Amino acid sequence: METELTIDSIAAGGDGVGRAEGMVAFVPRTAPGDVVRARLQSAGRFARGVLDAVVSPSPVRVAPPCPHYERDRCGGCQLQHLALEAQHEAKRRIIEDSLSRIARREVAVPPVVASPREWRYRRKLTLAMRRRGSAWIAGLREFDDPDAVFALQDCPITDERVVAAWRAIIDAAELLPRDARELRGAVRLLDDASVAFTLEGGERWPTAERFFDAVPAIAALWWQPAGATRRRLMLDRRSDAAPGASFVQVNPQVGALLADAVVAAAQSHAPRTVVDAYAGAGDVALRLAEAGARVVAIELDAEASAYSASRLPAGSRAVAARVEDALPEALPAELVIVNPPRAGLDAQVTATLEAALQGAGPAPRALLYVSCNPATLARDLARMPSWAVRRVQPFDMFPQTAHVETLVELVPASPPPEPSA
Ligand SMILES: C[S@@+](CC[C@H](N)C(=O)[O-])C[C@H]1O[C@@H](n2cnc3c(N)ncnc32)[C@H](O)[C@@H]1O
Repeated sequence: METELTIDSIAAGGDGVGRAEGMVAFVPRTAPGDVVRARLQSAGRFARGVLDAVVSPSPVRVAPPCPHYERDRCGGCQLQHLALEAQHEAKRRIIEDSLSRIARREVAVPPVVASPREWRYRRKLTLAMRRRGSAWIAGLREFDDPDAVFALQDCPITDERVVAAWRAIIDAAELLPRDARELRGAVRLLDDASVAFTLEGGERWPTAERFFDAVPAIAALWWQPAGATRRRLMLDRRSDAAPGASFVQVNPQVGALLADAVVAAAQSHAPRTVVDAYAGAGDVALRLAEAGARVVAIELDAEASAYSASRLPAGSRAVAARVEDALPEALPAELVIVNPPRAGLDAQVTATLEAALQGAGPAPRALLYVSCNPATLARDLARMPSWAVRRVQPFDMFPQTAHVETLVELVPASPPPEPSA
């Protein structure tokens, strides 16, 4: 059904939200304040909409600078059509709404910490690769058809050196595994001149060495063959052992601001013992250990955990394991940090953190939760009623997209809540 509606807000995921025909309608690529004509497909009280026309544009609507955004319906960004201040406000409200609706916590969320760079901030870009005849294309998926991949010419939120490395990779594509029609690749900036490239897919790659030689910007090449469980380091021109294929914050400037905020919040509790769960390569763990705390850094990725272990001073340790399994043994600690992937905390982890305030042993003084997904953050806080929110600080780690990073400082609720009947 085609209808006219006014967009009121932005939902998690980036769709504009309005009301029409008694339904809450979600329409991608719309801005709060837009009056639009959209085709709605109803699903009970909700509807998905396809934007047909902007009847009257919102004052916060801007022309998206990236040609792929409209022409190719690129699914990489969701908010390029919003002025940056409106993106910030949308993200702040997404967090506030998630905390209120899902976690039942009424918290006044402050403005997001802005990214020093609005464009060219990404130091890592993962693309789908498809064979087209004898050539390869590398690109992103369309937002309304995730099976469709278009050939990326440029990505203006990504560092130019990463984009240049991708062009060189496509130029050398005849040296990719011949037995694959689809691959996935991730280019990650290591320093001014070099990148790490991780390729997923293919079963045989006899030309890997020739490919490595053909793209001098690649300093480290990793390959995860189809169906293989482990990454295999193929070739490395570096002497440094820093993991090239493990997790890295995509926006280094905001990553540094966030790490400073986590360390400052941790130190405000003067902890002598810390558990850093989902620790990655251990940068925060190392800073707290160097400041005198005894830190247990738990991380599943073997390379990242080994790197963490190689840097932590005596008295601190890295545990290469799932947080679900290792957290009970790592406690008690005076401070716990959790920084999980988008899926949030496993129910076993929230149960352990909740029980840490109920048990006979010494309880942590604070819990710092770093989240890249407000919905799973709110779900996890709902599972931990004994922890009270003291402070929330969002960071605009991913300008032009609907993603947002949030630091939440929690302290034991006092008095403890009544057990529910
Ligand atoms: C969002 S990253 C945070 C990394 C690090 N704290 C940082 O700021 O750079 C999440 C990390 O959790 C790790 N991870 C994912 N699932 C895990 C699990 N179940 N147990 C332990 N680590 C896990 C990933 O390998 C990744 O390094």
